[in-house]
Amino acid sequence: MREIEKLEAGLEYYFLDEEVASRKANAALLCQEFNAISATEPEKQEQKIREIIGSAGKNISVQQGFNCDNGKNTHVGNDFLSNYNLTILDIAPVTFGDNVMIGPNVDIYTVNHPLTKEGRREYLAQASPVNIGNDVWIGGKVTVMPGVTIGNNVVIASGAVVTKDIPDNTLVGGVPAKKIKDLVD
Ligand SMILES: CC(=O)SCCNC(=O)CCNC(=O)[C@H](O)C(C)(C)COP(=O)(O)OP(=O)(O)OC[C@H]1O[C@@H](n2cnc3c(N)ncnc32)[C@H](O)[C@@H]1OP(=O)(O)O
Repeated sequence: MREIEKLEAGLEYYFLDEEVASRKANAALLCQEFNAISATEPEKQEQKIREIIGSAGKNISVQQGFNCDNGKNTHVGNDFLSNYNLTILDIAPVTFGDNVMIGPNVDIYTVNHPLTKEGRREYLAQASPVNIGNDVWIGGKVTVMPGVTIGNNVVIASGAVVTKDIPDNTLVGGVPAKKIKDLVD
């Protein structure tokens, strides 16, 4: 099995493998191009972000300082708005529903490294998808961990680290993120 096949199957893979690294380098290059577009050219920005990510609905706006590991693994619905400096480590798929708003400096990770020093010295990694529902507002400086599913009508308070699934109609916050209150559907 090639390393990229292991990656796609959710198995441990060697992340310095040439094929794996070149996918990341290609995404980094496209993000660099996106981030260099003049702020006076929003149409060019939208065209570029649509070229980078796997799929997008209508009415999307991504502010600059966007970075990802693949791009084609990121899927956004209709009415998607993200503020400055969104990082999506989309080694595995990251899916957003409709009506999602993201504050500045948000990180969404799909990748972990081993907890053993031997595994890290071998440059191993393993990726799990992140799923985000409809009508979700992610506050600034939130970090979402690999494998997490966020439901519909969810607000994540600024600064939270989301380590577990979040059910529908919930406001969560803190490190690790815990329920603050229920939200009205
Ligand atoms: C596209 C864009 O998003 S750009 C805008 C970026 N803006 C942001 O990121 C702001 C995000 N907003 C927040 O985090 C706000 O604090 C909100 C939305 C969570 C506040 O929601 P409210 O329902 O008004 O919460 P309220 O202020 O009444 O606080 C409720 C409880 O949550 C706590 N809380 C509020 N914010 C946070 C937070 N960021 N982290 C942890 N706990 C929090 C409060 O201390 C309070 O706790 P208590 O009941 O023990 O006193």
